[in-house]
Amino acid sequence: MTAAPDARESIVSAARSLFRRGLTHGSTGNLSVRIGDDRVLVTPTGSSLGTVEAGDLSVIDLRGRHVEGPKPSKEAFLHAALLRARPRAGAVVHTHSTYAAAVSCLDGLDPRDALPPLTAYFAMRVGRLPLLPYFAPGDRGLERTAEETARTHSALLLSNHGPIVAGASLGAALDAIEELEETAKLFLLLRGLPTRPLTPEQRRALEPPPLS
Ligand SMILES: O=C(CO)COP(=O)(O)O
Ligand SMILES: [Zn+2]
Repeated sequence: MTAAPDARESIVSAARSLFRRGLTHGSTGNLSVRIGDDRVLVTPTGSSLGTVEAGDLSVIDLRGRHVEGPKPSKEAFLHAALLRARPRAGAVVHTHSTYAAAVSCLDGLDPRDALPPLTAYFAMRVGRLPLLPYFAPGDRGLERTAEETARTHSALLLSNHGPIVAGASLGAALDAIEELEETAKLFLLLRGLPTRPLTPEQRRALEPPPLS
């Protein structure tokens, strides 16, 4: 398929950037970009984001059904769920980035607010981060909860797995997932130390509107 060449190139360059900086490893992580009313370009299953090529990408519809190209990511249904829930979102990024994945394994997190607003950029780019229950990768049992939660949150943390983030553009989704990863790192660095997160007022003043 030759449609959406720019979207193909932007997925490949984002994939390379994530892989090069160690934000994805092995064949983990997947990316998608909305390319039409009911069409989404997504990375294929089992691919390394370090080597996936523009011609290797899959096309799905907004129900997560395979339309064209190689077999899509097993998380394509989740990408579609976030894009359905957030009509203004143009892209979704999922990683198993180390610090966010580590936080996703911690006991005792608040499932409605898994990371505190340690910095202004976390409040601005991520907002509130809900923790979704554990499901095996590719298990569609997560679809309904993910779609419902994504109506009011652009970033979700999957228990014992990693983050998935929707953004207005692929650049915005990357920006947010990188901010999430850095905040997870700060959170783990600061564990056990007296910490002063943003106040509720400081947080509210920075948080993005729910459907942005
Ligand atoms: O991150 C992954 C599973 O959660 C990778 O799966 P895919 O290779 O099917 O995209
Ligand atoms: Zn995954």
